[in-house]
Amino acid sequence: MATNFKSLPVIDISRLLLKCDDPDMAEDVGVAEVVQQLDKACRDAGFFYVIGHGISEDVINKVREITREFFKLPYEEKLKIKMTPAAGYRGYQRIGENVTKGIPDIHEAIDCYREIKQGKYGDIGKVMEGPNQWPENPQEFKELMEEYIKLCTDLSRKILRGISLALAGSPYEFEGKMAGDPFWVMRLIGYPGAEFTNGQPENDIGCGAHTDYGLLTLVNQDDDKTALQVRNLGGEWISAIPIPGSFVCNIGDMLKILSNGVYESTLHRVINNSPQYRVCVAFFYETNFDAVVEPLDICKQKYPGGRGGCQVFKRAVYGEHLVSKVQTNFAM
Ligand SMILES: N=C(N)NCCCC[C@H](N)C(=O)O
Ligand SMILES: O=C(O)CCC(=O)C(=O)O
Ligand SMILES: [Fe+2]
Repeated sequence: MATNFKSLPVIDISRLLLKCDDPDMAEDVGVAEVVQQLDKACRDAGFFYVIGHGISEDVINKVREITREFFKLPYEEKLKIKMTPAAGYRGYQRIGENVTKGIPDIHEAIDCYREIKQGKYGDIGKVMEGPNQWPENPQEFKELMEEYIKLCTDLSRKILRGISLALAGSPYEFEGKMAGDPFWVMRLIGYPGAEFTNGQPENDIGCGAHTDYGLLTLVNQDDDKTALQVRNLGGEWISAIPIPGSFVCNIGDMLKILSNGVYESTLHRVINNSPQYRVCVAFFYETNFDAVVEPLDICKQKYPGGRGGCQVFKRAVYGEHLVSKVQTNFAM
């Protein structure tokens, strides 16, 4: 349930990070202030910027630059890591291959997923099995991305401790059997620059309106192009104007269910109006692959049906949700 927000809040989480591993974190005044800001942002917009997160701007920028270099390679070179169903939907997809609500998206991407050991999740996991496909060029690609994945995983877990405190009063609702063995997804995305006719950009849809699937997304976007748009309650599209060194952070479908609709997985889309190629690296922190996700008891009691209705949000198995999305995204 979003509001008519006109901009996205900026949250400095440094005081949360300081106390995150302290069992008494809930009593800390600094933590409490961050938790209150997270709660408000998750209710009002489902989107916020995170600063003071401790990941160096240098690493954040390098990850985008090496991604840009990959997309500059000749098409044949990129096809060496082509995404196919047989490769567990991991690898490179050309412009227009990803589909949102039936319409091809004007972006190219490399999709990576946490590795799934053969047979680990039985039939549901089967379609996503396979090793990630990393390019040989640029060199250091894999090493840098693996380091980045570690940093993002750790940061997401910490932000979720704050969100857990906000929702349930305990920091650990998104650990253990819910997300103690978290799945993750990373999409390295490139959006071609807009073509102009009579001075007007063509407005190609880089990525159609969608919600994200899991718990929390960390978006690392180019500093000099405004393209990501977030829909408010009135249906207006609000731009996520880049803030260098920050992550744009948003709520996914699993956190919407867990919160019983108090937190929204907000619709968003991408339109690159700039003449320049835009790069974005989106990291999706998810529940355990086989987690059965349903509203937390406390959210059922405190907010029956979110902030209005009387219905309780339906349960979902995360892995099934992901697989159904992936299979419709790549109707090949
Ligand atoms: N793993 C995530 N969240 N990927 C987001 C991709 C969004 C577009 C996709 N075609 C869709 O329709 O969902
Ligand atoms: O490019 C962006 O800024 C966001 C991409 C996105 O929303 C996604 O891949 O889920
Ligand atoms: Fe998204």
